[in-house]
Amino acid sequence: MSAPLLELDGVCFRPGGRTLLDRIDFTWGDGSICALIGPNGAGKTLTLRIAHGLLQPDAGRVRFEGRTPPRDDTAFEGQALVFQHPSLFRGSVLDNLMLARHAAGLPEKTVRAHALTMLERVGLSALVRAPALKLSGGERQRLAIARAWLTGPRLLMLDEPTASLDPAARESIEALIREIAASGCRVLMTSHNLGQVARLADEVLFLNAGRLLERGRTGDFFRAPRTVEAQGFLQGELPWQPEAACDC
Ligand SMILES: Nc1ncnc2c1ncn2[C@@H]1O[C@H](COP(=O)(O)OP(=O)(O)OP(=O)(O)O)[C@@H](O)[C@H]1O
Repeated sequence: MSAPLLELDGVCFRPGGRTLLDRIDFTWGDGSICALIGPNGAGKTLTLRIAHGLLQPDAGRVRFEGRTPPRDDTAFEGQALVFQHPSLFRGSVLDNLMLARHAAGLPEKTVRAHALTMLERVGLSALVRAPALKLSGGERQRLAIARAWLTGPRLLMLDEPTASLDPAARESIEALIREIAASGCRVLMTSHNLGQVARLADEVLFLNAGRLLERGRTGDFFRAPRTVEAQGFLQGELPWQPEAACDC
């Protein structure tokens, strides 16, 4: 039997004795898109960084496809992480994509062909030569996701991929996330947009004050959160209507 995609086993993070993540246990099941949600400061980004291998837990263990991180603070091969505010390089949209692929040591021509195909896929073909730093928020996010996807990850982690985007840009990122998942790459994402979580995720992880309090199918979680913390969290997001947003 093959190893689970991702396992967090008793993961704790306690810099300077302050407990920020407290015994996180999680084994990826059969979901395609998993959403990590919780209030500000709950530890969502930290969890992604630790799962990616960029930070070492103070206790516990992370495994990706059965492997521990290659060495201290080095990301797992086969994963990609897109930060909430991805940094792009000066240069064109195409330059930004090609840099990602060059790292894989492929010939220039192949890299270019892959990058152009990817730009087409994410709807940025018209902006191939545009300066990356002049892109709109939604375009920047699409480029950052494209750059990560181009590396061929089996797990793509997205930290707040649509924060501060307008509804049209948000919708185009959601469509892209669906396409990535449909291509077979699993997605672990954080989001404060609960409607988005209901639309996209198969599974929800609810983190509060560094503890993983709930885990469940998305529809079950929204219909009947078990902990008072999750109930309170959902009630704090009242403008969102679960029946309208969730068909899961
Ligand atoms: N490398 C680090 N070293 C020490 N403390 C950190 C580190 N990274 C984050 N923190 C602290 O850990 C806590 C959780 O941060 P994190 O960014 O994971 O929260 P979050 O759930 O992603 O919040 P938000 O929804 O606001 O983005 C915060 O108090 C933050 O200041």
